[in-house]
Amino acid sequence: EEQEEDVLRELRLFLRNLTERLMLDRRFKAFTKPVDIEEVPDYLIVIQKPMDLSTLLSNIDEHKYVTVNEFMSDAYLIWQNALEYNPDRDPEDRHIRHRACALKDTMRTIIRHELDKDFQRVCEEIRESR
Ligand SMILES: COC(=O)N1C[C@@H]2C[C@@H]3O[C@]2(Cc2nccnc23)C1
Repeated sequence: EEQEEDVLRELRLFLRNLTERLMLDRRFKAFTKPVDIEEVPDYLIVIQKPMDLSTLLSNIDEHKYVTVNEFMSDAYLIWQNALEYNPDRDPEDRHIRHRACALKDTMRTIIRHELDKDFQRVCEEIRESR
């Protein structure tokens, strides 16, 4: 009902604000747009489910996420994909893995500090009711 749409609207505002803050962080520049398949032709052979911060934003606007956990499942793909595609000991791989870990930890910490637990539970109850 209307109150549920008010809750989901507030969830979208929180997730947009979180995602936009991450996009502004220079450490996370490699994660702001999809990996360029022209530049990296084998990327889609190695990575089944590409994800990036601009795609998360589009998903939010398309009302894809009813709970924070659904958003985090997609957001985790950014971190998992970076570890999977860049596994080697060379400095470039180590840099992007380090930044992917920082992205994941930053996201988890912002959510833990800034999203009310009762609010998350209401979102989960809406998901279970649909
Ligand atoms: C999230 O970003 C990534 O996983 N990657 C992996 C690719 C390998 C390396 O860095 C990336 C883009 C790129 N383009 C040209 C030449 N080499 C590269 C970004």
